[in-house]
Order: sequence, then structure tokens, then C-alpha cells
Amino acid sequence: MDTNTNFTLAIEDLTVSFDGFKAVDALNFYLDKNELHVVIGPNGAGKTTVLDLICGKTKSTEGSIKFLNKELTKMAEHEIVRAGVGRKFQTPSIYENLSVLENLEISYPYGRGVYGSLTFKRNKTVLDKIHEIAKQIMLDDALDTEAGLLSHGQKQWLEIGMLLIQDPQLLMLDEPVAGMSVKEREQTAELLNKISEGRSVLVIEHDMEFVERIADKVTVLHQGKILATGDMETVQNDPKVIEVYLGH
Ligand SMILES: Nc1ncnc2c1ncn2[C@@H]1O[C@H](COP(=O)(O)OP(=O)(O)OP(=O)(O)O)[C@@H](O)[C@H]1O
Repeated sequence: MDTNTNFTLAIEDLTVSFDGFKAVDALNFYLDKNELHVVIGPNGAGKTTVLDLICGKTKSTEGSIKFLNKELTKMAEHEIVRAGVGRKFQTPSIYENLSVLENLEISYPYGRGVYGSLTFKRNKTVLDKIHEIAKQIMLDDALDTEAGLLSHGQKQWLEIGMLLIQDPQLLMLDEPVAGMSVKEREQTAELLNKISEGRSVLVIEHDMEFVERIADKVTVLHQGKILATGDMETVQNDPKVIEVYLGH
């Protein structure tokens, strides 16, 4: 695709083969600003691989991934992060022996890495931002708490906060509510709805009740291809989707 688009993310003809097996097969996928899009589908459908391709962890065999009209397929992982793509993996990668505040501070986009960040003086701009994010992720009362002492759900929120502080235009989350309590799921739904304002959010999720709560759009992936895409109701009532995924 050589022309510019208004989409935050425009994926065209994206294919990746692992020893001849196409885990993602000629995928076309578009994401708007302010859109929270959930990808669902059976195990092995290619969901994680799509996120791996976007963040540069896996290189495509063919096709194009344009993020804000920048071609990502030729960029290194750290360049993609700097361009404004944040990704949260299933297991949180927080620093357990640092406080919530320090975890957020380390992620602030000045200097990179633990030593780079901590040698900077805390200034008001940074602290204001940390407080703003902490409030958003419901950890403003826990700023001095050691991250290792947080609940499972709070750890997930902290990691989301560590991405938000970098203000990504695209945020990708892999099964964000796995292992969370009912209450934490509700709070996470609210959080995700809020953070999709002004940016694009791409979520992989299996919990259909949660998907229904958050999704502006849903795409069902099956054998590396799109089986259906649209709003939740359309997708849920699609006979092909019921057959390969929801009916089980
Ligand atoms: N690096 C790799 N090398 C070889 N095969 C791979 C690689 N990564 C993924 N695959 C294969 O590609 C297919 C899609 O995997 P993927 O993890 O993307 O599925 P998924 O939809 O995320 O599944 P799940 O819901 O189980 O996480 C699987 O058959 C998987 O074994």
C-alpha cells in the first residue's frame, strides 16, 4: 500500500509462514483512532502472531503494516515502541521490588532503562504525570507500595500505566483480564474504555462477557484469516462464528 490513510493502523495482505505453515494468511485489518477493537478466535488462530507482527517481534513474510502511515514491517522493535506502539504481554513485567511510583517513573519516556531514568531528578512535570496515570489505573493510594505486594489485578493495571505514561497512539493488550476477579474485570473494562479515548486499542480476549463490555468492534480470526468482523452483535450472530468458535 503506497497511499496514505486516515487509519491509525492499516494492515494489508499480511502473511507470515513458519516452515510453510501460514499462521497469518493475507490479512487485511484497519483500526481507527478512538477505536477499541477485540480480536477473538480459537486457539492457534493467529491472534498472538498478529500482535507479534505489529510490534516487530516476528517479521512478516509478505504484506504491509502501516501505523500512522509509517511502514512498521521494516522497523526494529525499539523503533516501533518509539513510534508510539505499546504492548502488554500476558505476564506483567513490572519491577516487583520497586514502588508503584518508581515503576511509573522508570517508564517515563526520558532516558531509557532503570539507570537512565532514576538518575534524572524528579521534576513537577514528571510527578504530575505519574499522579495522573496512577489515578487512572486506580493506584493513586498505592504509590509508595512495593509493586510485588500488589494484587494480581493491580499488577496488570500498573503495567498498563507503565505503557500509558509513554502516551502510545496504539496500545495492544493480550488477555488483560486473565486471572482477575469479577470486580477487577469490571474496573478493567472501565479503564480500557477510558484509555481508548484519543488513541487506538487492540485487545486479544477469550472472555466473551468482557469482550461485550469493551469492544467497539470485534474481529474473529480463524486459521490466520478473518472469519468475521463488525460490532459484537453482528459477529455473535454470524453462523460461521458460531460454528468454529462460539458454539463450543
Ligand atoms: N515462532 C513460531 N514458529 C512456528 N510456529 C509458530 C510460531 N509462532 C506461532 N506459531 C504457530 O502459529 C499458529 C498461531 O499461533 P498464535 O499463538 O498466534 O495463536 P493464537 O490465536 O494466539 O492462540 P491462543 O489463543 O492459543 O493464544 C499456531 O499454530 C502456532 O503454533
